[in-house]
Parts: sequence; structure tokens; C-alpha cells
Amino acid sequence: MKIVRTDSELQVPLVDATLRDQGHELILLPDGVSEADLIAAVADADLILMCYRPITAAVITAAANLKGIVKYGVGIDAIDIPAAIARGIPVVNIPEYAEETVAEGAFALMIALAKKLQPLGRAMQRDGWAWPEQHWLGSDIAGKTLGIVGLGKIGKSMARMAGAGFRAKVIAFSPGMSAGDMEAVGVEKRDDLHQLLTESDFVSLHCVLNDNTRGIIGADELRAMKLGAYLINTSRGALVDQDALLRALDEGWIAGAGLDVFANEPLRRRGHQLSPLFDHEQVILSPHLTFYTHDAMHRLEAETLERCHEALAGQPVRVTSQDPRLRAQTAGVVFD
Ligand SMILES: NC(=O)c1ccc[n+]([C@@H]2O[C@H](COP(=O)([O-])OP(=O)(O)OC[C@H]3O[C@@H](n4cnc5c(N)ncnc54)[C@H](O)[C@@H]3O)[C@@H](O)[C@H]2O)c1
Ligand SMILES: O=C(O)[C@H](O)CO
Repeated sequence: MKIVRTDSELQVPLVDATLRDQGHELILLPDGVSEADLIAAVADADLILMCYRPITAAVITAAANLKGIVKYGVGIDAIDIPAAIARGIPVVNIPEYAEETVAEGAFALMIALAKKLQPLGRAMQRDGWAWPEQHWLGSDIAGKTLGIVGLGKIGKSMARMAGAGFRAKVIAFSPGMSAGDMEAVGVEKRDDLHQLLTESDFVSLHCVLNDNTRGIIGADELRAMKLGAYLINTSRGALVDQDALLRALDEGWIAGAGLDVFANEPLRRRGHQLSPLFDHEQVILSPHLTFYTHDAMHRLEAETLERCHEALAGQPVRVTSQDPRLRAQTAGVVFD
């Protein structure tokens, strides 16, 4: 069988070696591959294995022999799902390889922001020391309110860390989830996003990216946040209006942001200048790698191989059995 794997920068040596040992033809393409080259490569492919690189309707249409698309990761927002449904192509992801991993990454950003670790470190590198001046005052997490937008697997894991571990109050906005289910994980439900934003000292985004959530944090939402609050985004960059975020940071509507994901990745230079986000003292950047630990990659590789084998064998693909949303999606219903 012919398998095209995009995003070859992300190394999955066990996946590559096993598929080749099994006699499959494996074509590796970098993240920056052009649409034309991707279309040419998939023309006679049986399987597309993708992570970040958009798999558009044109790519899906061009792949005449396609038996499945396997996302080696969680978020399937870069795949044109309606185009896959139209052709009856199963789409599978690996929903549970990194729930604790990404929650820990979001938590690391939260602690670093609260304790001003990045600007303090920079000041020490620059000046050798930093004296206890007012602008270095950090904040505790204990006793503060963490607002989680999207209480799914990663959101719940973050809630456990903040509530049980750090004694923060945790509230969440996650339509479709009952107050009782939230209470069971120590979280108070908020039915209104703005209500959550006005109450939270830290807001962490963990909702899926879809047509309902794109731009869910815009200027109005950033203005609704407490002065002195921090925004953390490890989910998808397009959840946040990046220009509004820059304004919020420039004008002090919020105290800072911890960002692992961006609307356009890699976060590129604008003309000859780096994105203004690079210049902000109160922003911590991470290059979409909160999932990237030895432990999570080990789980990801093992599960990816299983899903590839199922798809290539034409077995009734377990359309992400743990993820009812994706199952619903393949029947043509978009998200909850
Ligand atoms: N940065 C990384 O390395 C990394 C790694 C893995 C996943 N992710 C991202 O994290 C996201 C969450 O992953 P997960 O495993 O927790 O997914 P999940 O499916 O378990 O949870 C997503 C949650 O979003 C909620 N949601 C849907 N619409 C919403 C809305 N309008 N407002 C608020 N919440 C809404 C859903 O009800 C669900 O609870 C993924 O979609 C992916 O984009 C990032
Ligand atoms: O969704 C995921 O698993 C990561 O963000 C990589 O795409």
C-alpha cells in the first residue's frame, strides 16, 4: 500500500520503520509542501497520515484510492471533514495520547505567567539580578479562579491540577456538559462565556476548533476579562482574534498571555519583522509543542500504527471510539 505522511518534521521513527518493514511504500512530505505536490503525491495513495498540514477538499478529491485519513494527534480541524464524508473516507485521530501532557503544558504556561518567570529570567540574563520592585510582583494560583473554556479531556485534566493540586477555584464554560458532570470533577458550571471571563484570574482555552468556536475570544471577550488576568491557549490559535489580543496586550486590558498555538503556524515574520507577539514582555510563546514529550510520543506512535493497520485492512474503522463528536461528524453532524 502507498502511504503519504505529511509533517515529516515531526519524527515518528517507530511508525515509519514499522510501515516500511511491512512492505508499504511510505512517502514523507514536509509541512511546507505545496498543494500541487501534495495532490500529485496522494493521487495513488491508500492512506494519508497527517498532523498539521491542511488536507483540503482538493487533496481528498485527488486521492482516488484513498482508504482513510489518520491524524497522528487530536485536533482534526485541518482536515476538510465534509469532503471526506462526501467520499466516504474514514477519518481517525488519536484522542487520548496527550491529555495530561497538554494540560501540564498549559499549567506550565500559567505558573510561568503568574510568577513572571520569563521576564525575571530575561532581566537576570540582561542585568545579572532583579530587585524586588513593584512591577515584579507575581500572583499566587491558590485561591484564584481558573476559567476553562471547553471542559473535555485536556480541560478536565487541567481542572484537576488546579483544583486538587493548587486549591484554585475552577469554573468552566462548555456547552452540552451538565452542572452535575462538572461538579463531579470539582468544577462550577458557567452558562455564559462572558460571565466566566469576568470572574477568572486565568482563562485557559481547551475547546475544539470548529465553525462555532473560531474567534471565540475576540475584542469583546478580551475586554470582558479582569484587568490583571492571563489568557492561556494550548488548543488552536484561530480560537483567538490575534489582532485583538495584541491590542489587549498593548493597551493593558489583560496582564499577559501564554500561547502554544497561533492562527498561522509557524508564527512567521511579517515583512522583515517578527510578529509583534515576540516583543511582548508579558507573553510566553511556545511553538505548538506542548504535546511533545517522550511519554506522549510513545503513546502516539503505538496508537497511530494500530489505526493505520485498521484503515489499510479496510476494517470497520473505530472512528475514534472514545470521541463521540468525531463519530457524529462522520455522519454529517458538526460538533456539539
Ligand atoms: N497544543 C497541543 O499540542 C495540543 C495537543 C492536543 C490537542 N490540542 C487541542 O486541544 C483541543 C482539546 O483537546 P481534548 O482532547 O480536550 O478534546 P475534547 O474533544 O475532549 O474536548 C473539547 C471540548 O470542547 C468543548 N466545546 C465544543 N464546543 C464548544 C464551545 N462552543 N465552547 C466551549 N467549549 C466547547 C466540547 O464540548 C469538549 O468538551 C483539541 O481540539 C486540539 O485542538 C492541542
Ligand atoms: O492536536 C494535536 O494532537 C496537536 O495539536 C498536534 O496537532
